[in-house]
Amino acid sequence: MKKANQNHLSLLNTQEKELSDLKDLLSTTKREFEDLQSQLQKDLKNIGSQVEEMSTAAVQYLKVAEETGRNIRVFCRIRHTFCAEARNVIDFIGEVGSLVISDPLKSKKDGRKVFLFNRVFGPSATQDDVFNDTQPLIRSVMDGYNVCIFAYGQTGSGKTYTLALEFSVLPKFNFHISSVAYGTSGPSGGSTKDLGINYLALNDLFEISNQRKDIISYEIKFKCCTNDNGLSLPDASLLTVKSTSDVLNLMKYGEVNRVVCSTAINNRSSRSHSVLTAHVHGKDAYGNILRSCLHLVDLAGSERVDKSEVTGDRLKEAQHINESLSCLGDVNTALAQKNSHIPYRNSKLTLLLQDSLGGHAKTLMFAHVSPEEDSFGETISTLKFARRVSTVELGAARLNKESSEIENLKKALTNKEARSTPSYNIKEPKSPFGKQRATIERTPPCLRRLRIENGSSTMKSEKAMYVEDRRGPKTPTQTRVRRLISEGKDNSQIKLSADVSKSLRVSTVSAQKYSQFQDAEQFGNLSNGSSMMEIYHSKAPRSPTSYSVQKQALKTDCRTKIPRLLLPNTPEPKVQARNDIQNGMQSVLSTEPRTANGKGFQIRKSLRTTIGKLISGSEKSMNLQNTIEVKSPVTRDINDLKSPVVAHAKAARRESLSGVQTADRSCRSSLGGKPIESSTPTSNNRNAKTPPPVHPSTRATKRWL
Ligand SMILES: Nc1ncnc2c1ncn2[C@@H]1O[C@H](COP(=O)(O)OP(=O)(O)OP(=O)(O)O)[C@@H](O)[C@H]1O
Repeated sequence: MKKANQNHLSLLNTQEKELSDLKDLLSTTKREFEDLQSQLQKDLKNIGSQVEEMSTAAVQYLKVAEETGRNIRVFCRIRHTFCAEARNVIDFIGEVGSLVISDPLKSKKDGRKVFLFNRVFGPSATQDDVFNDTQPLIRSVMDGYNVCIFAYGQTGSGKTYTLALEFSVLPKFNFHISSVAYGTSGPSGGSTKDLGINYLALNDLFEISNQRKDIISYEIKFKCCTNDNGLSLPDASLLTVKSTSDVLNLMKYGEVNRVVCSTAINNRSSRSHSVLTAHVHGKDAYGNILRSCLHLVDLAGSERVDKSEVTGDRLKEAQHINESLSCLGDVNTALAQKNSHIPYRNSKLTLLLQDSLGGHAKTLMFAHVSPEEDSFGETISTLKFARRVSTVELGAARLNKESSEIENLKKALTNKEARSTPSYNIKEPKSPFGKQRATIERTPPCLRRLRIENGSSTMKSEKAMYVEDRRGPKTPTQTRVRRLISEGKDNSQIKLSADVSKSLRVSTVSAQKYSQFQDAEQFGNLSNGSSMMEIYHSKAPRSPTSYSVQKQALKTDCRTKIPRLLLPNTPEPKVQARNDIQNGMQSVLSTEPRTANGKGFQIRKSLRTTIGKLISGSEKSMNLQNTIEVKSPVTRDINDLKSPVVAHAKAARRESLSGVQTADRSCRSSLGGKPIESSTPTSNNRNAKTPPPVHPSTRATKRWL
């Protein structure tokens, strides 16, 4: 019994010892754990300060780049998390533009990524904080720089909130994204502190405009989706505005075109890109001019299609959005790699932003990210996209300012251009009839043939025409001379025909050059065709009113092309022509596109003037007798052209020139229109040089233009 007790006691002692050993081990482990923990905290602190150090250096580099105007600036904005329980993947937001994000599926050590931008705004940043850093850019618009601000990020990340122009008070519309839409809305509900960059920027523009009004007078216009290179979208219009509230009123119409709909992520998601463009035009007392524009672009959400869980039309829409954003990515990659070819033309979006992404503009990108764990994939992709954008080197931002001296030089050059055009040599009044002849408008001879020739030649580009002009053997004139010779025409006819053709060609080439000046002078684009009109009219003595009306009317249609203008083939009554001018004025006021009739009239009129003068010159040089009745320029008006007396005289002159009897004087449009009075065409009148006269009884309805 005693022995058994002793054994039991020694076992207890052993266990007690083991227990105390375990206690020691536990306390050692605990100590070690505490040491490790404190070490880890120290390490984390070190990492934080290292990241901060790195980012300070990097941001300094970015600032230098920014000051030299080379890089696209990138601001990152992180919105607050919508779900309190959701894990936040943003680990660290540095003060100087750094951001640490961790992958929720990896360990802290492996899953961390650091990004550096020009600025990072955390969830607590206010709209004013964001605007304070953006304001210098807005101000430089008023100094003559082009500026583009665009917001990128997945749906619901806060793009529209940042750019908010106003609170959403408008109904929601659905649409299919096929083009860039006009308008930017803001957060629903909210207060003035929620108003974003667009609103604050516009306020700033108008404020600066008022502050500087004694020194420089500004005109601010808003345009829907077009740039100076001529990318125009349907229904785009340019309207002058005086205040932010004017813009807001405009937006109410624009908003109709912007569609929002509910997706799995954002219940008020913008399903289109939205572009708001302000055009600024300033002129000081010395005549110096500055022009600039501000693009404010709220891109549609960049999330993967499956993420928004949309179907049907919304799915197509999302695919379109992704396509244009992927084109934007391609452009940025090409720019960052300094490729020789930048694929701007792959989407309307990149075409629209071409000047801002690769030109001499100042560009700012807002990269928007959502902090929630389930948005990690989109967040990383947005941050990578933004990082690539931040490496794009822009050319140094360029000031769009023209001194009055440059303007004067341009005008002088334009005048010189006009003087050097050969068709004006015939204005020199060397014979007693010279002056009168130069001012008389005549029905152009051989116009039907001219029309055909010009129709074909102007189908080519003007550059091609210019090249052709320099290549002797291929000029249309010479081709035509050869054809006339082969048709057995006499020398006088051939020379006259060659003169007319040459004049038309030279005028077209001059117009091309002239239009380059026009491009620099105007917001809208002028086609070469309309420039040609201006060249013609600048040479002819005209009333200033009619000239400006025509000039303005022509500006309104940038699709005008020379071939189309030379082709109108039905005679138009005078009343209609007047209406055209009125329509032109109307269209200038209403900014509606011009109708073809008005342009046809202008072109015919200018052609008539020029070719009429050419005939006078040619006749003069050929010493030909003509029987035309010369009327006083004072009494002359457009009706003279329709006078049967004059028309008969013209026909007689034509016959004397061509030696062709025009027995059948049917009513054919001088520009090649079909006969309007039934008459059998003969082989003779097919070659007629001038249109036959109109019988007085038909004058009211059938006129030569
Ligand atoms: N910084 C912020 N502070 C307060 N609310 C915010 C902030 N950012 C976003 N929100 C809110 O988050 C919601 C989604 O934001 P918003 O509509 O701007 O996203 P979005 O990126 O424009 O989305 P989508 O591409 O679908 O149009 C809105 O209700 C908005 O008010």
